[in-house]
Order: sequence, then structure tokens, then C-alpha cells
Amino acid sequence: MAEPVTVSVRAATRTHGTVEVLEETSFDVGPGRAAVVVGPNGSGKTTLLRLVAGADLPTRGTVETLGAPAAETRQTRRDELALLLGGLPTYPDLTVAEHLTLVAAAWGPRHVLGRTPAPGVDEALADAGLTRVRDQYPGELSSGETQMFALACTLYRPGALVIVDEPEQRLDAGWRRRCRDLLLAALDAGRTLVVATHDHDLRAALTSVGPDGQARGVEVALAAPQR
Ligand SMILES: Nc1ncnc2c1ncn2[C@@H]1O[C@H](COP(=O)(O)OP(=O)(O)OP(=O)(O)O)[C@@H](O)[C@H]1O
Repeated sequence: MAEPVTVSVRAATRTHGTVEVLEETSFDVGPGRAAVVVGPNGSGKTTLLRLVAGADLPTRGTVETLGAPAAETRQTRRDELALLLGGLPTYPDLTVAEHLTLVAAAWGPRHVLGRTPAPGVDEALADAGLTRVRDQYPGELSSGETQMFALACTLYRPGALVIVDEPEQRLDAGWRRRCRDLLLAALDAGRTLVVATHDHDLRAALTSVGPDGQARGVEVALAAPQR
């Protein structure tokens, strides 16, 4: 029997004007597995993630998520998507903790990170190393704190499909480790991940052998752009 598929990218390309910014790319990811998108600057990682998120359409080929074209899933299955593509839009007068409370209020007390009951706001902040800044406003955070805050808010959504672009950016070694642990926990809890990264340790973790003896994920390597 064929493996179930959460993300299916078939011969997808993206062209802007006359420039092909995403070369022909194909891969499948099953539920609870990862696709780790790697490649040099400008190779098309963000472009590919935007296609998988349904935020953009391929010029050629197809991109499906959760059994439908990705752009359709974006409209009809919003609750199943947790996206971090660029910065997190924030409310300047809500604290870090209040943002997570808002996420929980919007999406309901469902499984988060596969844990029942879902972790409370303070537990999620502790997991992300953000306890110290729980009562600060987004404008008061350092750039690394801002990045972990964005990741924590994204992972606090209950969606089955998590798409994150270079989550390691601006993080020091300790927070990179936490970032890795959070993404691994999401994966081992059964969520599907599509992650673009330049972090070798994150790539190794997300493609390592999981508790079921299978590789947790596949690598999708994009070639260097013509310069
Ligand atoms: N809207 C656009 N119009 C024209 N070119 C674009 C557009 N969006 C992206 N590009 C180009 O597409 C190429 C791939 O960009 P993309 O952001 O996907 O690369 P990346 O692999 O994520 O790079 P990095 O590692 O630097 O984040 C780049 O050369 C970029 O300039």
C-alpha cells in the first residue's frame, strides 16, 4: 500500500519574469515526517516554502498539502497550518505571554506538541526559554528573543503541518539547541514539518532515525543559483 502523504511537490518550478528562481523540485512527506530544505543563499528555499504554504503558486508542476492544492488548503484548512515565513506579526501593546494566550483562545485547547493536556502558556514559554521576558512587549525583545518568541507562537498553534523558514536565524548556540528540541518534539508528536535551514545540526536532527527506526525526514537540496 502507498504511504500516506501530507505534502506532495511534483516537478514544481517558480519563475519571476525570465528568471527561474526555483529549479524543478519534487518530494513527498508523510505525516509525522520532515522535509528539510537546504541550499545556498538565493537557491529558492523561501520560494519553495511559500509554495508549500499556498502563499504563492508554482509556475509549472503541482504542490499539494493535506490532499488538496496548497493554495486551497491555505483557505480551507487554516487550522491545520502553522507558518513562520518571515517575521511574526505582533500587537505592540500585548505582552509575550498574552500573545500565546491569544493563540490558545483563537485555536482552542487542542493538542499542542502532541501533549494532553496541551501545555499552558507558562510551560510553553519555559520550553522556549522565554520565561524571563513573559511580561515584556514585542518591541522590548532582543533579536534572538524575537525569533524564539515567533517560533514559540507558531508551534503553539495546533496545526498538523508546520512550515518554518530558517528558524535558527539570530539564535545563539543555546537557543539553537532549544529550537532543535522544539522542532524534534513537534515531529515526534506526529506533526509534519517543512523546514528551510542553514543549520547543519538541525538538518541532522530532523533527518535522524526516530523512535520507530525510520528516518525522521528527507533532505531536499536546492542547487546554487546562477550568478
Ligand atoms: N518576487 C520576486 N521577484 C523576483 N525575484 C524574486 C522574488 N522573490 C524571490 N526572488 C528571487 O528568487 C531567488 C530565490 O530567493 P529565495 O528567497 O527563495 O532564496 P533562499 O534560498 O530562501 O535564500 P536565503 O538562504 O538567502 O534566504 C533569489 O534570487 C531572489 O532574488
